[in-house]
Amino acid sequence: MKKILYLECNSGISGDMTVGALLDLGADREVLIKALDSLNVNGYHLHFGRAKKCGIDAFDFQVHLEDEHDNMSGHSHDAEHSHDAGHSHDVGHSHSHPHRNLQDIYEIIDRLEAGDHVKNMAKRMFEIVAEAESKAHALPISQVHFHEVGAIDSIVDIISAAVCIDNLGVTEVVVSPLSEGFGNVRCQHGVIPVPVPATVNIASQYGLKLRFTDTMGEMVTPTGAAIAAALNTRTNLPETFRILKTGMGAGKKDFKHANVLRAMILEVLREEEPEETMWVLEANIDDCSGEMLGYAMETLLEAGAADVWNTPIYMKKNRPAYMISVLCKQKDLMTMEELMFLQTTTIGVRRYQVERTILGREKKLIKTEWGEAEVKVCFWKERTFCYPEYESVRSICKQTGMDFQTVYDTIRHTTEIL
Ligand SMILES: O=C([S-])c1cc(C(=O)S)c[n+]([C@@H]2O[C@H](COP(=O)(O)O)[C@@H](O)[C@H]2O)c1
Ligand code: NI
Repeated sequence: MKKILYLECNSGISGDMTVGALLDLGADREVLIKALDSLNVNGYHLHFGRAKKCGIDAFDFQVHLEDEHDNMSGHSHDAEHSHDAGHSHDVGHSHSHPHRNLQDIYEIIDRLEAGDHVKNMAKRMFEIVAEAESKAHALPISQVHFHEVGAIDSIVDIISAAVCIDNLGVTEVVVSPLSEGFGNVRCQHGVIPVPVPATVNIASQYGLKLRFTDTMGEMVTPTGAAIAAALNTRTNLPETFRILKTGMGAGKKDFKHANVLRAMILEVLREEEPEETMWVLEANIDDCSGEMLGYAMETLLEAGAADVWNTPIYMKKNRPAYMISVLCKQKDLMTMEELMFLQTTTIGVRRYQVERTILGREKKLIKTEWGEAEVKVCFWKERTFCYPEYESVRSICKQTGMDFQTVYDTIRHTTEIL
């Protein structure tokens, strides 16, 4: 069963709203606390509480910074604790914090006790902010020194988002258009227009849709936009779905509408089969060796061809020859044509467009009696097909001496997905 995380950003998106929504969806708080402890970062504590936004109950995740002179380790406690959970910090203006660059942040992330994919996800989010900052201030990425985002709360927000996403086990994420307000906002740089330049850069670079509203104030922060850009794996919701869970993450500001980020876990019931326009490039070749054709196929596939095949033919003057065919995306057309001229002896290439329908698919790991194996799960109408990946079958056969058919059939009929 395919599960999709849907982020409904009708009141924009920020780091703390995202973490709140994911915790409300059921991400494990203890796992998060343990992961954050492994960073060994001092000077903050966490608040896990509830807030009412226009009467709507939402998870309120807050990172409270402690005084610079207070060198306590990061710790967490519940909102019921006597500490005042209701206030929020004006991040980045009233007190100073270290200005870290991307490398410093990567070093902190490397201390995280979590899988590499969680660390890479968090690094990707920071990299997206760094690119956007670099563009906004016309500075090379190496010289971008984070201000707000270098503060502990942003590090905690981004890493928490990555840990919670991993904990929820979602593989695909759809992000709705991001509603944004208008006016100006005061930050470390001074008073800047909403949407702030870093947010605009992220939205334009990663194709996030912004929806402007008549609400005064900033609803999409650069951190929120970077999280959305890094997580967004598909553009559309499935044709029909069932909502398995909903989570609400509270924003810190109050607007005339409920300042919440709503997250949903959706079970796909019916998936539209995407239609794509592809290209086929072809050449009939009678003077190319088998070795050369083999190498051409290898380089074309490495350069992004969707498929390459050679068909034995008889061509003009009754010559035995081969037709080489290359299937590729429009964006790869020129690269493929150049490789055909460079890596074969052809002096002409035909090309035509083809339409294709492809099934939605996901790669999954299956637990077998011989260890893990990779499978492709494909979705067609109400049916699901599971196809073992050749390399997994091959390596199990080599390790165990079993025959291909037995291993293939066993993987195909194993239901336990990791
Ligand atoms: O680098 C960062 S995060 C940043 C860049 C900009 C620019 O547009 S340039 C603006 N800000 C403002 O700081 C606060 C906090 O942002 P977070 O993403 O850290 O929550 C917010 O008002 C941003 O607009 C930050
Ligand atoms: Ni600050």
